[in-house]
Amino acid sequence: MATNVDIAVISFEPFIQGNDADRKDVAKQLYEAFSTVGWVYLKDHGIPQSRVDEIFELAKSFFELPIDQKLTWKLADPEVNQGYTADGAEANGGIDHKECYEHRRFQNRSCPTESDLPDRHFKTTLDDFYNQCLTLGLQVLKCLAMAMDLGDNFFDDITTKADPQLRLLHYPSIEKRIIEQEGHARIIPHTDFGLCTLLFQDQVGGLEIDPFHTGDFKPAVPIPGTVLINMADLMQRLTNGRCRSTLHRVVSPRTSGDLLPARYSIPFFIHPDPETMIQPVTKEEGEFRKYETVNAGEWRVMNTMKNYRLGSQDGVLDGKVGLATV
Ligand SMILES: O=C(O)CCC(=O)C(=O)O
Ligand SMILES: [Fe+2]
Repeated sequence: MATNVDIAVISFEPFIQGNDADRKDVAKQLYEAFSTVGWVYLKDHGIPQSRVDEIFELAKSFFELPIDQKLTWKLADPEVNQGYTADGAEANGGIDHKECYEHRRFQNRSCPTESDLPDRHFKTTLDDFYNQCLTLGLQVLKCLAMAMDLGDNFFDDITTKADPQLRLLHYPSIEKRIIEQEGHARIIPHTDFGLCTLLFQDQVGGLEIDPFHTGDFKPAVPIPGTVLINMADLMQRLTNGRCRSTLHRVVSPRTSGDLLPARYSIPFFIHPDPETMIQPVTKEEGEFRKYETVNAGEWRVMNTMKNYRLGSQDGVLDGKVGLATV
């Protein structure tokens, strides 16, 4: 049986509560993880588990709505990238078995109202959770900036107007033989393409990571009370390859029977202000820049569009190409 991928479990409390030496120590641990496997499990991160559980319940009630109703909030514009995407409508050169809902800070035109999900307060609850994720994400970026001597406010300065993406993900219960067909998965191998991602997962399992891109995917098992954080493509470019954006996928949990239970996860994808130019930061005399400078806004739209193409029949988004997702 495959062993689990070796991802450090790091307490964030000394960064939030501690003194300078404590903060530096957390920064060092984070950088060590981000520059090797590219992922950490963060614990004591300040978002209570009860709140995370509440958001999973909210996601469940949303996905239980009839498909026709969910389609009224259909994601229709990759530039905005907000709303509902049905099972089969998105993957990247393979076939994913998932449905999702994207929530943004500034643009939420395709969002359920109070009467759609009575008592859930969908928008206000998600807005609130979004802000908690944004605060945590920016603290993690501050910690990384400290480790890399970029100046403590480096990431604050490029995220003042940032509009990250909170995604509710549902992988419906499915027969194992379907997702184990060639080219199928719950989500096929990809890297994320923003700066970094916070990922909350339920207890079902199936997330796997290929840390050194050798094809050897290993489980990243759920650890209650933690949030996974991974580096994404823009961060790899910005740090001239020092921080690593690594391949991951969601497949059958290694211990599953013939019928996989439904799985839920909640990623939060952090992207910088759209006008930011991402130029690799070099640290050594004569260091060669491994990546071209890119505009963050164009990068995001270009990569989002790779996930979709405009369907010919009804003008909706469907289909996909490429490797990276969000
Ligand atoms: O569901 C998961 O655990 C991973 C989701 C993911 O990788 C993504 O949405 O980019
Ligand atoms: Fe991902």
